[in-house]
Amino acid sequence: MKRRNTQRILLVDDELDILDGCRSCLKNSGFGDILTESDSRLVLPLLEREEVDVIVLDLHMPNLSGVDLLPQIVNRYPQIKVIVSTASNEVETVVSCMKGGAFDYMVKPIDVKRLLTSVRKALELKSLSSELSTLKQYMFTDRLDHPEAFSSIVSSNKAMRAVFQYIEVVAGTRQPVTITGETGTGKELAARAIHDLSGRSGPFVPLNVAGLDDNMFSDTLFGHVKGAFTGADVARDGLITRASGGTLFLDEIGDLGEMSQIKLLRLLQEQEYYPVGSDFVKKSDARIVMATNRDLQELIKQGKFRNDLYYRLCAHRVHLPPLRDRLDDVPLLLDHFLEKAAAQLDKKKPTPPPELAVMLTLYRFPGNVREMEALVSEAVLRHKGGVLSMETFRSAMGSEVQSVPEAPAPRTESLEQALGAVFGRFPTIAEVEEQMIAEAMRKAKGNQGMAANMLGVARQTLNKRLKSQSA
Ligand SMILES: Nc1ncnc2c1ncn2[C@@H]1O[C@H](COP(=O)(O)OP(=O)(O)OP(=O)(O)O)[C@@H](O)[C@H]1O
Repeated sequence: MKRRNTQRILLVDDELDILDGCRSCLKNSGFGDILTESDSRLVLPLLEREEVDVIVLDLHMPNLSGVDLLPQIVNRYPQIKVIVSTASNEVETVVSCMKGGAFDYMVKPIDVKRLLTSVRKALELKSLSSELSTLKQYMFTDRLDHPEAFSSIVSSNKAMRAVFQYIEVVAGTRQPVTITGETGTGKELAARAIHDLSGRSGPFVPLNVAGLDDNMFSDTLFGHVKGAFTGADVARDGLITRASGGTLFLDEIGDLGEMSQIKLLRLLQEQEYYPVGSDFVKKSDARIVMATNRDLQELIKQGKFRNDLYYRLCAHRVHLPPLRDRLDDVPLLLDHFLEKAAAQLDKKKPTPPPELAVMLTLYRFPGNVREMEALVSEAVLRHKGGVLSMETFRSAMGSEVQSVPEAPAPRTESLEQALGAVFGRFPTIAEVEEQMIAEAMRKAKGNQGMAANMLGVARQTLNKRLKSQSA
């Protein structure tokens, strides 16, 4: 059986006008993949051929009733969520269906809102349980099914690999995804990977909402009708229309104002929006991915972010660790950016000095990968030939690199105690020097150039001391 990227609904009813009505309602609300079957005897053969996530099953049908079909579906396909539809006076039948494994029930004539809510809930639950079982498999195998989707994200870090695995699991669902992480950690790259893996044929449409007031936000995202405001001479579609069948990426959502947050919540919950100046609600089938580098819980405490919106965003959350927490990526990224900058500047890829990678691991990188890319590209721009100069890196991070290993200065009265704790008594200058050299070499992972930098002595001086110590 073929695996699909979208979730599929099967409607089973012997009354064709009910099938058509329900299908139109669901289609208009953004559910794209719907099968219908009016002959209940063909349902089990259909389920052998096709993968289905939710079934809306009429209980009264000729030949094979829904009451008889339900246990067969539940036994053979326990992963499928079945919603039964029934006439109003059948409380006992409903109770026995629910006990027999039905997910929900609806009373005929079918209420559109009830149908949409129940199908939406069933699909959410179905996707959560599939995610859980896929995640369990990933936990034991450490595999990626589509490594090519992450080719633009250079990393060999374990935590990042877990992020990639999680993205593979959630990319195919309809639910929104929220990506958090400091600036420059690669959130937009992750959003693009989610889109590429989603199997959606529409485009990836990014929008940075920082600095947009509510009017700008609504107009850019939802568009406007003719005459909505002075200057609106013609109707204009918003980005949400452009993202139809694809992915809308909203960056910096922590900066959204109160009114815009309410509109975003409606879009996430109901897939509905109003173009500016219109009283007619529109539906969207765009998948929504959002990102922020701000601490949303802190914003909630300050009354700047809605609690209900936050909980809606939490369903699928991807967190990208800062570069300083994945230092094993530094040499890979250095090599990648040297190659990229050299190609962009039409230069030969420079050879970095061996101590550069170590020096980079001692820096905090507040701007994360973006900052590292900028530094490398600046260094390659200035590069004249031979070994890459460390100058660009030193001037950008020099003082901070040296401050990294510094411990807070002990208060004078405790200095003696601290020295006593390390040496067992008051040490000689030579003993302190030997200890400091050993500590600097440890922090610089054995790199003499870097250790000399920390100790504030020339490399040759350090080298001489090390030799005399070992002599
Ligand atoms: N792992 C990575 N491999 C290669 N390039 C990366 C990686 N992570 C980030 N970059 C590059 O760093 C830059 C910033 O990435 P991106 O825009 O995705 O970050 P961001 O987290 O969305 O930043 P912000 O919060 O400021 O919007 C881009 O040029 C991107 O290509």
